Amino acid sequence: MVITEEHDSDVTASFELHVISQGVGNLHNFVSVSKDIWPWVDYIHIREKQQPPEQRREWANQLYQSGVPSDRIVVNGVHEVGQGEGFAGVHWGQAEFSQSTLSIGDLRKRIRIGVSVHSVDEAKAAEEQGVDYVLFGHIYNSNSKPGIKPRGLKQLAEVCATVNVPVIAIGGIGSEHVRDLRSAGARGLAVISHIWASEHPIQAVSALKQAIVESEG
Ligand SMILES: Cc1nc(C(=O)O)sc1CCOP(=O)(O)O
Repeated sequence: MVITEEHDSDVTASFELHVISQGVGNLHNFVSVSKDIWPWVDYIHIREKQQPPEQRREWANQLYQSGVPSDRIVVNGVHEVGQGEGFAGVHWGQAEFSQSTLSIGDLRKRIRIGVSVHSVDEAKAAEEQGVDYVLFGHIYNSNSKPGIKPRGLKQLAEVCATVNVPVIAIGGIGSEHVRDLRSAGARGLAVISHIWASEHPIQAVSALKQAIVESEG
């Protein structure tokens, strides 16, 4: 099956596709690409850790106003818990999660929460706190994580076999990895460079979604 930009963008797949922002320095580009790619994507994360929380919230609002449905938008950061309401959820880095005194159990009644993890133990701790999903990586070499050895498919499989919450794989991922990630037990994948470093981000997303759909079943 060929997924074109005009057609078939509403195909559903049980394997989640997360697209994470990077260097929204060029906000216009981020918003204009996002409003075209969202039909293929389960979640678009506003990461931008170096920016203040209100800035991330502002960008989430701009995505929404440009036509991206609110239930596809995830805002990163512990400070967005209140503000994230009305969007799909919030995502916390490991440091925020392990240092936070907030009770996820209570927050989850109001909002979906995901946490980044880098080991089986971190994944178990996140699950015990009641998070909705974990993001595990980085799986492959990634320019976004220079100088840090990738954790690989074997560790991914260990994490997937240990926790019951969905494990979303991240780090150096492209269309060619979808089947291996699924075989390891991942329930989705997340990408930065594959989209934002591409000269043709819309084609990159549709090809990724096509690989996911073709790997179903
Ligand atoms: C944001 C992020 N978190 C990771 C983790 O391991 O927690 S790896 C990563 C970068 C992923 O970027 P790319 O798709 O460009 O490799």
